[in-house]
Amino acid sequence: MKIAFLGPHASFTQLACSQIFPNNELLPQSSILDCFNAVKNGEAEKAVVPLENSIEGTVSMTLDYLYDFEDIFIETEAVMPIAHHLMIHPNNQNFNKIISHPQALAQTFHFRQNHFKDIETQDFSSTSASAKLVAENPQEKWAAIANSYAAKLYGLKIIHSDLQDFEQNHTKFIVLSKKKNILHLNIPKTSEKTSLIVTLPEDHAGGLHQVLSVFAWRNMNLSKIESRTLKTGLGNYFFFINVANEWHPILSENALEELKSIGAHVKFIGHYHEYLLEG
Ligand SMILES: O=C(O)C(=O)C[C@]1(C(=O)O)C=C[C@@H](O)C=C1
Repeated sequence: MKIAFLGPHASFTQLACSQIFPNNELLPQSSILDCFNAVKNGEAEKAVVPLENSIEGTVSMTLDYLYDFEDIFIETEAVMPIAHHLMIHPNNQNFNKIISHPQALAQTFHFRQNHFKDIETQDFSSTSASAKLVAENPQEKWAAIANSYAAKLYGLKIIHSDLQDFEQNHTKFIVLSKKKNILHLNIPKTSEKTSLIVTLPEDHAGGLHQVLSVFAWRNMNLSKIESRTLKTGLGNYFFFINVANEWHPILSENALEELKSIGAHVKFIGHYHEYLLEG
C-alpha cells in the first residue's frame, strides 16, 4: 500500500507513519496540503499528517484541510512522544541561525529565549527538511531543530538534547483516507471517538448552546471542541468536535438529524480509535 506523509525522511510524521504502517511504501510529500492531495488524487491510498501537539495546540493547516476537502476521512489517530534536539554540521563549531518547522520552534520557545535569544530563526516545511538543508549547506553555519533519527540520517552533530519546553510533549497524528473505515492496529489502543465539523446556522443568541445541547441531552460526551475561522470574515467559525466513546448508530443518526433541523451544517470526519506510539 502507498502511504503519503509529511517528509522528507526522518520527519516526526515519518516516525509515526512507519510505526502505523510497517512494510508499506512511504511517499514523502513536501507539505500537509500535498498529503491531502495525494489521497484525493489516488496517488496514495492513505496519508499521515500531524493534527495536534500537547504544547503548541492544533496544526491549523490540517484542521483547515479537513474542512476544505470533500470525502477525506480520519481512519485512525496515533499519539507519539516528541523530543527535539539542536543539531549542526559536524564541520562547524557554532551557528548564526536556527531553522525548523514552526511547531518545533514554538515547542522550544523558552529554551531558545534562555539560551539563544539573539539568534535568528527561520520557519521551514518540516524538521527533517531543515536538518537536510543544514547537512547540504555546511558553509552557511545553520542549526536545525529535529529528532535524533534526522541527525543520524543527515550526518549532523547534536549539540543540545531535549529542548522541548515541557517534559510531556506529544503530537497526535491522523491517518487520512477516502474511505469511511476504522483501522485496526496491533499496538496499544487508548480510546474511541467520532469527529465532526459543525457550522452553525446564521448568527443568533444561543446558536452554539443549541448545537451542544443536541449532544448533552443524549448523554454523548464531547472530548474536544475547537473553533477555527471560516475565512469569510471576522467572527465566522466552524467547530471541530470530538464525541468520545462508541458510536451508537441510532442515537448518533438522531443527533445528526436534529443538528440539521436547527440549521447547522454537519460534516462527518470519521469514527476511529486512538493508539499510542513509541518516541
Ligand atoms: O516537522 C516534522 O518533523 C513534522 O512531522 C511536523 C510536526 C508538526 O507539524 O507538528 C510533527 C511533530 C512535531 O510536533 C513537530 C513538527
